[in-house]
Amino acid sequence: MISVHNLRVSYNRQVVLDNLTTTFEAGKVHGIVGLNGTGKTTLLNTLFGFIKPATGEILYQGDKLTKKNISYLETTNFFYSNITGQEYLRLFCSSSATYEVWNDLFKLPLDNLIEGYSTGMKKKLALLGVLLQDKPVLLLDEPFNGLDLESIWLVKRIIADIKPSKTILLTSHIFETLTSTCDYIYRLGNNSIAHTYSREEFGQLQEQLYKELDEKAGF
Ligand SMILES: Nc1ncnc2c1ncn2[C@@H]1O[C@H](COP(=O)(O)OP(=O)(O)OP(=O)(O)O)[C@@H](O)[C@H]1O
Repeated sequence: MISVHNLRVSYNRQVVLDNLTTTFEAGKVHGIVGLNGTGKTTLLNTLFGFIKPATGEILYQGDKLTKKNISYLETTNFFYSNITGQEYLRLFCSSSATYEVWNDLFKLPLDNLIEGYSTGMKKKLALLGVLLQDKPVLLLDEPFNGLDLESIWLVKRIIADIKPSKTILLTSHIFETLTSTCDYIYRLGNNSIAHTYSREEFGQLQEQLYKELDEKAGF
């Protein structure tokens, strides 16, 4: 379990997260939802350790959460363009047998240079790298972004398959991908987690979100 206590994160004078306290149970998938700029990526960056919070404590199974327990799929993936997919994956795993098993599903042209990959192919390659690290905590920032229908289905299946041995946090702007993969959805708002929704409450969350958007737009 990941426990977050009294987290406060700001950029210069802009407070993005404040007094954020929550827990993320192991063996579950936790979705973070919120409008643009509410702090989803900031939260993941802080959990990973890219950002040092002004206050707060982040524990994993009672000890400080550190990078060695986490693999992080960032929204934007960075690759050296002049290496092949295979060379990239070797950074995470020396045995080609292991990534070939995964790639039977992803079907990436691993012998080709990454610079020739499409956006969705790059996303899948980054995801393969994350899976190969085999860490207990996965932070997935918009893992479905740029994927085609078949790949979205595949990533959902993989998440469902690995989740018993992981603690998975993910963000997505596609509401259906959250409701179909997550056990809990955390709504970010007012610099903190405004509410946590369990599966039975996902319908209620969707209604609330659409109602608020209607009101905001004056419909
Ligand atoms: N490096 C940075 N320096 C200054 N401000 C930043 C930085 N990164 C993010 N912010 C600001 O912090 C706030 C939260 O940004 P963040 O990227 O965490 O939001 P988000 O919920 O992930 O957004 P999106 O849905 O657009 O991905 C925004 O107001 C953003 O402008």
